Amino acid sequence: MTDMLRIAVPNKGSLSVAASDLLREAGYRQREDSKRLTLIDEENGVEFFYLRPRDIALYVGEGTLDIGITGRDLLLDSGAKADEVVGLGFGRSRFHFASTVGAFTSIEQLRGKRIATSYVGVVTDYLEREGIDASVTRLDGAVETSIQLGVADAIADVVETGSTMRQAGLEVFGEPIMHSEAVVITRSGDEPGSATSALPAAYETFKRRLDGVLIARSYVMMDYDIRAADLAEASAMTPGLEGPTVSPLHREGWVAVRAMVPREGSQRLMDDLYAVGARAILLTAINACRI
Ligand SMILES: Nc1ncnc2c1ncn2[C@@H]1O[C@H](COP(=O)(O)OP(=O)(O)OP(=O)(O)O)[C@@H](O)[C@H]1O
Ligand SMILES: O=P(O)(O)OC[C@H]1O[C@H](OP(=O)(O)OP(=O)(O)O)[C@H](O)[C@@H]1O
Ligand SMILES: [Mg+2]
Repeated sequence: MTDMLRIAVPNKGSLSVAASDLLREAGYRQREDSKRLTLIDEENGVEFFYLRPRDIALYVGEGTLDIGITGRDLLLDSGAKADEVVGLGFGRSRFHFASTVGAFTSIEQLRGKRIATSYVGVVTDYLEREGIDASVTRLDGAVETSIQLGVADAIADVVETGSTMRQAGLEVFGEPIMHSEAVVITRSGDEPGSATSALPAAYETFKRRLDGVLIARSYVMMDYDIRAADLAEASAMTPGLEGPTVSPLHREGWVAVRAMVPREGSQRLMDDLYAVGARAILLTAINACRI
């Protein structure tokens, strides 16, 4: 039991369902009941702790838990001694200053103003870097309403589609303060896989499984037939991870090619392959992999 890998997972909020789905896809047991706070996956040597995403970096930074899934913005805001290991591609958002439509055009105008946010750490660091002196107030959520209520002149908050801001009659200004997504974190200074690492052995398997799921989600398998004379041109478009597999075809002068390609842009790639002479072009999903 002592060598169980202890993983923190968001118990609610935007990241919670997607985090559990990812873990399930990687072959781990996940809770069925959203009120459950811990779960042991004996077979895989992992214990899951369902915690507030905002608290997760603290547990990992203190070394109480081995790894965690949280938002990059929450990690930076916490100031905890934890580092991002890998981005997970969900919970994507931008973090922005905003105010009443037309009120601000640049962050320079924030000097001496009151800013409300749930991310005091991120905002204070940013203002300091930019050399802007302003007062920052912490609110727990629904910060969009604070301007209307006279508590703040501007806010800094998470924006995904932008509809919450629009509905509140606000608009963003300045460059995004940061881009966020769900990330895996470990304690700073721990070099996973090294002899000095405090992480249980199950971490290596966890990381490989996770990488497998992330690749299976972002890549597809491309197969096509092509004249040997056109192989160089086509295979340059489908280099694969370690070079494409090229097999002989029963048809004289033709070969079959197989390579993993990024899911994004794969339809366009099929058009381009067709244009250079590829035929019988097939695209199939990858369900799981170990690279
Ligand atoms: N609309 C959204 N789209 C994508 N990511 C979001 C969104 N809202 C919050 N996040 C991300 O979720 C994390 C915040 O976790 P939190 O538990 O506060 O989520 P939440 O959705 O705000 O939950 P709550 O229901 O408690 O308000 C941050 O990393 C943030 O960037
Ligand atoms: O750009 P959008 O797609 O509208 O999404 C962004 C909104 O989503 C989150 O709010 P949430 O619903 O979690 O409420 P909260 O402010 O209480 O956290 C976030 O804090 C923004 O308000
Ligand atoms: Mg929220």
